[in-house]
Amino acid sequence: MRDKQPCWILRTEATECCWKMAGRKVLIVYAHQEPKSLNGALKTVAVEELSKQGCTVTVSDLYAMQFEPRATRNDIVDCLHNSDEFNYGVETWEAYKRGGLSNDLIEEQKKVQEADLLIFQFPLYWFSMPAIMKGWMDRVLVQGFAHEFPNCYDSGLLKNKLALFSFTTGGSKEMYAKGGINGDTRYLLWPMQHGIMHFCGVKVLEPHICFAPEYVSEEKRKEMLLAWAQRLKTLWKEEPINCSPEWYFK
Ligand SMILES: Cc1cc2nc3c(=O)[nH]c(=O)nc-3n(C[C@H](O)[C@H](O)[C@H](O)COP(=O)(O)OP(=O)(O)OC[C@H]3O[C@@H](n4cnc5c(N)ncnc54)[C@H](O)[C@@H]3O)c2cc1C
Ligand SMILES: [Zn+2]
Repeated sequence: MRDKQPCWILRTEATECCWKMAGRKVLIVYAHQEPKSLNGALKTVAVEELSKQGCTVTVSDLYAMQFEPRATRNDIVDCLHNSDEFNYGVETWEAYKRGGLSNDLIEEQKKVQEADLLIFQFPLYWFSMPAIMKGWMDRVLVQGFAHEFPNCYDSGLLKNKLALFSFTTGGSKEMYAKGGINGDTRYLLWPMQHGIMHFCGVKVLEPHICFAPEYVSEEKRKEMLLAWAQRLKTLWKEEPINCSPEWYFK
């Protein structure tokens, strides 16, 4: 009789898990100038591991694309709503509704719209993301597309998507401990995870941080890459964090 059972009953837990992952779409927004960097290696590991699972992976390689980080009136390709007094938020909102945004923004918005998971891969710059990635946030997450009051936070327009911030630091883990000189990494995640992603309705997975890759051995760096690949294997089973002020500041 056992032979007659549908094949899915015979799946091992591992294959069943892969099966659930297959078909998921992932957008990696990646900001590093050098493909040979550790960030470059972390990005490649993610592309390889997620593709192996059957996910469709798209990478926005911001420096390679020469992505424009500045929020200017060039982002509106047709007539302005109010040309007497330029208001970037209002103009991009209006342009989004009538299809008047510049092509690079429309392309990125399409990638976001299709993705189940957004991974942001970058080196920490001044307790934040590099300017080119901040520019991506400023320009792509337009009102009307990503949020539209009162549709923000849990009812943000990008709900049902996940985000994960994966970054490297110059400072050590000890420096980023709660009592350490840099303070807890959760303090610097507040604007990125809560102020941007959660505001747009996106649920946030635990961040992935590689501390001080420049100051550790080659072997330790290999372990960092392996740990990232390992985490990605079971990523779809993870629960989002409770992205509230308490998570960051308690
Ligand atoms: C403007 C600016 C602001 C900054 N602000 C901060 C800040 O606020 N806080 C902070 O903590 N840091 C800060 N930094 C430091 C920065 O975060 C680190 O320099 C960066 O995170 C290191 O990551 P990377 O990918 O650039 O490292 P890399 O230097 O590229 O990588 C480290 C080493 O890994 C090697 N490597 C690459 N691939 C592999 C592989 N497959 N296997 C093994 N080894 C490999 C590389 O060859 C390299 O030797 C700042 C830096 C800048 C430029
Ligand atoms: Zn939040």
